[in-house]
Amino acid sequence: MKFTKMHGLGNSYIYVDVFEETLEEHELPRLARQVADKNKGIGSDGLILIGPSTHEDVKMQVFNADGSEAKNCGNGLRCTAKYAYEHGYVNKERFTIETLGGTMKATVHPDNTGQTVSLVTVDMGAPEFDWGRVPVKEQGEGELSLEAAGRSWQLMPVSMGNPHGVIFVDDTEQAPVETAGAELETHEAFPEGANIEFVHMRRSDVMDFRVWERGSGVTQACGTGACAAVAAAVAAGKSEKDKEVTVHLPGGDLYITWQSSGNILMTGNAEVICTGDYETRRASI
Ligand SMILES: N[C@@H](CCC[C@H](N)C(=O)O)C(=O)O
Repeated sequence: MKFTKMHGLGNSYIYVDVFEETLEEHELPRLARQVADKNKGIGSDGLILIGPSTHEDVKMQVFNADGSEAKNCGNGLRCTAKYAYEHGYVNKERFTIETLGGTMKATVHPDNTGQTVSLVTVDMGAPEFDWGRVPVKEQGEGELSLEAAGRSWQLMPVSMGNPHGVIFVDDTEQAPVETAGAELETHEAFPEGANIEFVHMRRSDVMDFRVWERGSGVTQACGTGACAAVAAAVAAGKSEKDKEVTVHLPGGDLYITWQSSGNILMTGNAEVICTGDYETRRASI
């Protein structure tokens, strides 16, 4: 199986071009676990397939490191857009990407040669705060109080096509991402689990951010999580619509604006790490 390892701000996935490669659907969770394993596989936060869509320009299918399928991935969308453009699967700079969480609109910003792309903007659609849409077990909207790691946390549930719980803290460096993040991911309040973001507003346009991702644990960055965090900051009166927020993630910066028209724009990098061949007939992990 030919693959390309790419990252957006250090959130890395093994990308397989299913315009070219044929993979069995039922094998995908196991394959994701295998390639993500840093000792026995390639090492990544998961697996992403880039392929044809019946109704959009290209399709992205995302699997977390534990083999669970995800509905959306912001960093994956930027890498998918770069790949689709550079490989000629699209011949325009603005195009649509089908995900399980809905259609996203990508704009690539090619370099002077017009051949390569390292910066991509994605229209991520509108955030949803209705707990039923996240989903949260109870009905409602607004903050949710949950117990984890021996204390109580105020979370703002947000859907960006996938589920998030955003927590405002005084200092992200001190936040117990590995303990509280892991417990909250699988809290019974989230029937499908959730990505848990710990964020601190330095100013209304600058945010610090750390994440525990559903199915992958601590990662260097989460694009949908950063969008959810900016949406939560606006909803909480800590920022404003139409203001570009610089989100400092462990892997680098994202630039995010919740437009008054409703949708969130996210701009950030997309980089190739390496390409290679992977032997798929390996012992199960
Ligand atoms: N890293 C991603 C999100 C990947 C999926 C997530 N773990 C989930 O299960 O919803 C991003 O950049 O958004």
